[in-house]
Amino acid sequence: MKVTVVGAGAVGASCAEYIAIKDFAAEVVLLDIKEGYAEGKAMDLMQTASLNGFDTKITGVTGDYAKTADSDIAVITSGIPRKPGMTREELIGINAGIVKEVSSKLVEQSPNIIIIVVSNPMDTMTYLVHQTTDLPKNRIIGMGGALDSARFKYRLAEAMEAPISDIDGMVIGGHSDTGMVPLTSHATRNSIKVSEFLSEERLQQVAEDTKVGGATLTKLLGTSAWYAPGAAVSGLVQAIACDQKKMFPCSTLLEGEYDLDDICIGVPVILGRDGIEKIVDIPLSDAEKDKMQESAEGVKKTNGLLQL
Ligand SMILES: NC(=O)c1ccc[n+]([C@@H]2O[C@H](COP(=O)([O-])OP(=O)(O)OC[C@H]3O[C@@H](n4cnc5c(N)ncnc54)[C@H](O)[C@@H]3O)[C@@H](O)[C@H]2O)c1
Ligand SMILES: O=C(O)C[C@H](O)C(=O)O
Repeated sequence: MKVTVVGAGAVGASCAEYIAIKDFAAEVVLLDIKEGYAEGKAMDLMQTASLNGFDTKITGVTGDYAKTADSDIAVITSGIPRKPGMTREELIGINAGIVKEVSSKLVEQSPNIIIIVVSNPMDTMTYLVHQTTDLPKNRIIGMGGALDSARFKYRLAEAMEAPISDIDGMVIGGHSDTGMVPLTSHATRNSIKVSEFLSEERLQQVAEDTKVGGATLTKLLGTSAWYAPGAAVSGLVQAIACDQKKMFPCSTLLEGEYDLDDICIGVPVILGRDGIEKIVDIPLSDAEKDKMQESAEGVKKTNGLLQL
């Protein structure tokens, strides 16, 4: 299994590190445009191999796509992150050009690749990869919901003073400060609905804290987060590489599912060796359906800014 990670910055390097530590991939190629940067990150990571006990071979390259040839999976993290006070949508002007160029170069070298899009605004960048490449829809995956769900579980555990391993929950919808739809009515602690433990008001607070999870970290760090994003991406890569058939909320092209069409947005999917092997249609309450439609309107508005 060969995995390419484009962008050796905060998220790309974290993602490569988690993939290596989990030790399921033979090879990870890190690619960046900054001269020597990916080579340096790869060497530093390889010097953790004997300490962390992995055999994954990590190499770094500057702009040399030939070295990515025959990759099974690529992760696109290239592009600028937001600064405090910005929305993810404001990144579109710079990141759209980068994602377009990177995705076509990846497919040139690896025509059967599965692409996981991370760069923001992620749902729109995932849609852009569809417009740019001829890859079938199961091979283009946007990562956002896996991260947002991890943050939701963190906030639920905090509110209940419970260990995170007790909690299950999922966030669907667009990966934006206003568009996320935390499924509070489906969330559980050891299969008991969380509404049995938390007041409606506290649950609403958990949902709001989840939605601004990325913005909260950006304010604290001065740039956006990387540990949880890197871990979330590595989970998706592992599910595909190891054919796990695991369910994650991912951004995928909808063609009628959830009453939505011609849009990439977060919904539960099954990930296995073919990428997105199934879109899972789960029953939503009327309120959740309305939130999903509202979220989709926001994503479509951002898609409208793409110069296709
Ligand atoms: N979807 C998510 O859940 C999620 C989570 C975290 C970050 N992000 C997004 O991921 C992106 C990267 O964030 P980061 O914190 O790693 O930023 P970063 O600045 O640390 O790293 C980005 C890297 O991309 C490289 N790059 C720029 N243009 C390139 C090109 N054409 N080809 C190859 N490499 C190129 C830069 O040199 C840099 O090293 C941002 O857009 C951020 O908003 C998304
Ligand atoms: O918040 C951001 O801009 C980065 C990322 O989308 C995140 O949710 O951490």
